[in-house]
This record gives sequence, structure tokens and C-alpha cells, in this order.
Amino acid sequence: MLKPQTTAEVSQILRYCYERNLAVNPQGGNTGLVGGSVPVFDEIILSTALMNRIISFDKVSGILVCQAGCILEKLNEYVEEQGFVMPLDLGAKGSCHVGGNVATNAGGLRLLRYGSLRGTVLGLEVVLADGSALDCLASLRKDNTGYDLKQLFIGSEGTLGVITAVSILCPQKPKAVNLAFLGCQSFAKVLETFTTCRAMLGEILSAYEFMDEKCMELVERHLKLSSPVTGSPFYVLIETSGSNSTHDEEKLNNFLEQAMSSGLATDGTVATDDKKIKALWSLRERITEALTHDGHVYKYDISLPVGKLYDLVTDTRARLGPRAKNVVGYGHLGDGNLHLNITAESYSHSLLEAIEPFVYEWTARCNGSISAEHGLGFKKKQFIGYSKAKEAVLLMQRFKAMLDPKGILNPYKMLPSGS
Ligand SMILES: O=C(O)CC[C@@H](O)C(=O)O
Ligand SMILES: [Zn+2]
Repeated sequence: MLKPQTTAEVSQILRYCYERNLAVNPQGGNTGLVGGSVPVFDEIILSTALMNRIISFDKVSGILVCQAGCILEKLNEYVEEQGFVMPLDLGAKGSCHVGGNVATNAGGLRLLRYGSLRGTVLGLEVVLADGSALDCLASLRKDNTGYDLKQLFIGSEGTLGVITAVSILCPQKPKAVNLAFLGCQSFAKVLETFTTCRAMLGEILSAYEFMDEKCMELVERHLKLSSPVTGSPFYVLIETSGSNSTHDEEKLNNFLEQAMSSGLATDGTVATDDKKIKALWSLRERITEALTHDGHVYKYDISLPVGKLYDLVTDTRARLGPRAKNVVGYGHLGDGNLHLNITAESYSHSLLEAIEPFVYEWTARCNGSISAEHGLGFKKKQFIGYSKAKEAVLLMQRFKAMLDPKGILNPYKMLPSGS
């Protein structure tokens, strides 16, 4: 593993590897879930761990420029001191690197409000396979001069270049944050609650997450967390972020009154203080961790038309029956993103065969995506065809061949092999 500190050192490493045909595995915080950040054979790991310098922050525009190895949570703390927040937030914030976030186009919990990194990343510095540095580190909201090259590297999972610095637009830190945690009796009610709260909360809605009762059981059993709301088949977490607490609370209370009186939600709690907000968020953010304590986990990260989101969980549960220990569904409902996770006591090839390609075929039939936000990495790359046309994959391979003709950058990842 090599740990460069500067872009010049990354250039030197890649030039050396390029000349000698040595494969390189770029690695950030190594928190990915599809095997994109770990070597497969003898790749040299190029870690961004020591590239953690903040380069500049503009307090007027909220534009942050930093090295790729900065930890997301640290960046958030830094910009919060100046009255801003990072435009993305995810469970792995304590160890993930912003460069890795950009390389995988991470989504997370704030996407509903601030949009994807494709909008908030304003510029990138990237070192290409041959060691040359590409400076696209613009700090402008608007720039229509030619192709938007940075987009090629966002979500390219380290296969086209190594991201060394990021310029990103940070929104104002909201003055008032409220959280409602509600229990719903059916998935139809979860959907209706979503449309109602979107209409009634408008611009202050900043997250709409859901989890099923199995998820709740697992965080309670394995992490000893306790929920103030219990006994419902579904739970939703609704966050508001705004600039006026009186106005926000009034809106939230009107919505809650409507949700309770019309039977959309049957139970619920509200949090306005930091400690309770954090505790409620933990119930949702720590599901992944709880699952790892439940046995071997088969993980799926699916985009679907929101109305069909939970049908995949129900169908998978029915198909697998007692062969699975738990089949759980949760995720970013507001973004149409389901996390379907299946646990079993141990890995079994026959169980895998019962799940795949079933889950992928089901998703493709609904014109969904087999990777909403985690990427394809090593584990899902052979299945890209379920979500992308042949011609699109061919064009991706041509980009790859043009930018990395020797195929040294994160080989065996993202693009299918043997085609
Ligand atoms: O573990 C998963 O499947 C999801 C992880 C993460 O994207 C989340 O939203 O919690
Ligand atoms: Zn997620």
C-alpha cells in the first residue's frame, strides 16, 4: 500500500506503474459495499489516507476545495463552524473519504434535499493512468466551456483516473432541524405519508427514509438500540431543515396532525434536540451494521418506481421462504432507492442462485437500476447489462480503453469481463 500526500506523488506513482504495467487499486476509506475498493489479485493499493488537507473555503459562496482523502465527517465539522454543511451525509461518514464518495457517486441521506454529487461537485483534480494530472478543479457554479469532463470521473469507481482533489458546493447549515419518526401499518401508508408530507412540508423536507419491522428487530437485537415507536410493520423517518424554527415546527405539527388523524401513521415521536435526533437517526443509519451481526449478508441496492419498491422485498421473501434467515427492506424512499438485504447463517451457493438473477430480472422488468448508489465494483459488474444497453457498455469500454489503454486502474471492477 502506498500513501501519497500530494498530487505530484500520485503522478509519480502512476507514471511508475504505467511504465511497468503494474495494476493500481485506488482506495479511500474502504467503506464501499461492492468490493470496489479492495484489490483482487496483486494490485498496488493507492490510499488517499494522507491526502487530507483542506485547500480553501469561500464563506460567501460555500465552495470548499480539499484533497480527496479528507474524511466526510471532518469536512462537515469544518464547514459547520463556518455556518455550512456538506451536501451529502451517510452512515459511513466517520471513515469514508470525500474522494471515494465522488468516485462512487455516493448518495446517502441528504440527496432528497441537496441532489446528487453530479450537481454539487463543481470541479475535480484527477491523475490519469499515465501519471498526467488533469486540472478541472473549477470553483464556479456555472461553466459551459466544452464537455463537462469531471462528470466522467464521478461514479467511475477509480477505473478512469485517481481523484486527488474536489471542489464542492456546501449549502447553508439549517438553523432549525426537526425529526419525526412514525409507525405505519402498511407500505401503501408509507407512500401516502410521503406524498402528504411532500405537499405539506414543501421546501423544508430534507429526508424521507423508511425501514421495515425486521430492520427494527435487528437493530434492537444486535445493537441493543431501543425505539420509542414500536409495534408497526413499517417506520418512516422524516427530517425537516429550515431557517425558522417556529415556521418549521408549525408546518411539521400540521402535517403530523393530518397524518395521525387520517390514520396514515398510528404512532410517532418528534425530536428537536440534537441528542434525540442522533438517537433516532441511529435506528436507521446502523441497520447495515446490525445486519453484519446476523450472519452472511446478500446485499442489493436497487432503484425502482417508488410504488413498487416494497413488492421486491415481499416477492423475494416469498421465493426464499425458510432458506433465508431474514429478508429486510429499507432505504431512501424519497429517492426511490431500496436496500434489500438477505441474511443466512452462512454463505450458500444454492441460496445465491435462488436470489440471483431473480432480483436483477425483477428489477429490469420494472426498468429499475441494479445499483442505485453503491456502484458495481467487483461484485456486481457482471450484471451491468440488466440496467444498461449493450451500446452503452461498449461506449464505456471505449472510454476506458482511451483513458487507461493498459488497463492498470482498478482492473476487474465496474465493467464486465470477458466481453
Ligand atoms: O447496507 C446497505 O445495504 C445500505 C447501506 C447504506 O447505503 C444505507 O443507506 O444505509
Ligand atoms: Zn443507502
